Amino acid sequence: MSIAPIAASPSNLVTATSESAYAIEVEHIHVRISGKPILADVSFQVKSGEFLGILGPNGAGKTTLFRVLLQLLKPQSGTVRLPVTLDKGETAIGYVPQFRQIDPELPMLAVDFVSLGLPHTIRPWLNRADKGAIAEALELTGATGLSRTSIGQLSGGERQRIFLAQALVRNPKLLLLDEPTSNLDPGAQEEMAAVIDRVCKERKISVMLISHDVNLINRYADRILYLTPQQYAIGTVDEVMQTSVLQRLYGNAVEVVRMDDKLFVTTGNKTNVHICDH
Ligand SMILES: Nc1ncnc2c1ncn2[C@@H]1O[C@H](COP(=O)(O)OP(=O)(O)OP(=O)(O)O)[C@@H](O)[C@H]1O
Repeated sequence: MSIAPIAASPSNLVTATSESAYAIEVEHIHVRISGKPILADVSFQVKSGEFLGILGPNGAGKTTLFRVLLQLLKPQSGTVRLPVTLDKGETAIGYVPQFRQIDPELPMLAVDFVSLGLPHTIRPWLNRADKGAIAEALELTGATGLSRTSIGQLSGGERQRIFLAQALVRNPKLLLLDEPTSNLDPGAQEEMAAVIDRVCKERKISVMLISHDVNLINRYADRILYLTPQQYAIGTVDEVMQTSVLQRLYGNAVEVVRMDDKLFVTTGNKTNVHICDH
C-alpha cells in the first residue's frame, strides 16, 4: 500500500506499442483548478485485467482524475502512460460518465445508442464489423434482449448495461466507470457490479470504478484507491480500510468499523456515530 508520495515530472501523455503488464501508468499527477489544488502528486498503476475500486468523499477529485486519464483535462504536471497495443478501430479507454440524462421520449433504439460508441458513426450505415462489435458488446453486458427497445423506455439498471455496452464497443483495454451503480436499487447495483466484474475477468479488461459503496467495492475490487482532497492511499481493501490509514487521509475524526462482515466509515464519537455515504 502507498500513501501520497512526493516529487513531480513534466506533463505528458505517452502511448506505447509494446505489451505491458499494465493497462495504465500514472505518475506524479498534479491538478489545480482555479488555483485550488485538487490532485497532489498522484501515482499508481493498474494491471491488465485488474479491478480497481475508487472511493472517497464528495469533491475529493475522483471525476477529475478520470478527466485527466481521458485527456479531457491537462494536469499541471505528471505523466499518464497507456502501454497497450491496439488493433484497428480499437480504443485504449472506454468511459461511462457519472451523469447522463436521457429523454424518455428519445426515439432511439438501444442498439443505435450502442453504435454511437463507434468511431465513424457519421456515416449513415454500419458495416459488418460494426454490427458484429455492437452485437458482441450487447451480449457481453447481457443486454441483447434490450437492443430493439427505445433507450428512454429502459429502466435505470437496463440503461446502465447499454451505457456499458457503448463503452465496450471499441474493445477498450481499460474501462473508466463513474458511479455506474448510483441511483440503482440494491438488487440492480449488485447485478451491474457482477456484469462489470464478469466483463473484466472474461475479457481481461482493466476496470477503474468510482463508487460510494465501500461494501460493493469490497466484494469485487482487487485493490482500492482511496482519494481525499490532496491525499490518497492505494492497496487492498484490508490494507486501506483501516482507521489508522483513513485518519491520515481525513484527519482524526474518522473510524473504520466492521460489523457482520460489512465495512462502515464513521465520524464523530461512538455514542453519536454518523455513517458516511461511502
Ligand atoms: N470545472 C471546474 N471548475 C471549478 N472547480 C471544479 C471544476 N471541476 C471540478 N472542480 C472542483 O474540483 C473538486 C473535485 O471535483 P470532482 O468532481 O473531481 O470530485 P469527486 O470526487 O468526483 O466528487 P463526487 O463524489 O461528488 O462526484 C471539487 O471541489 C470541484 O468543485
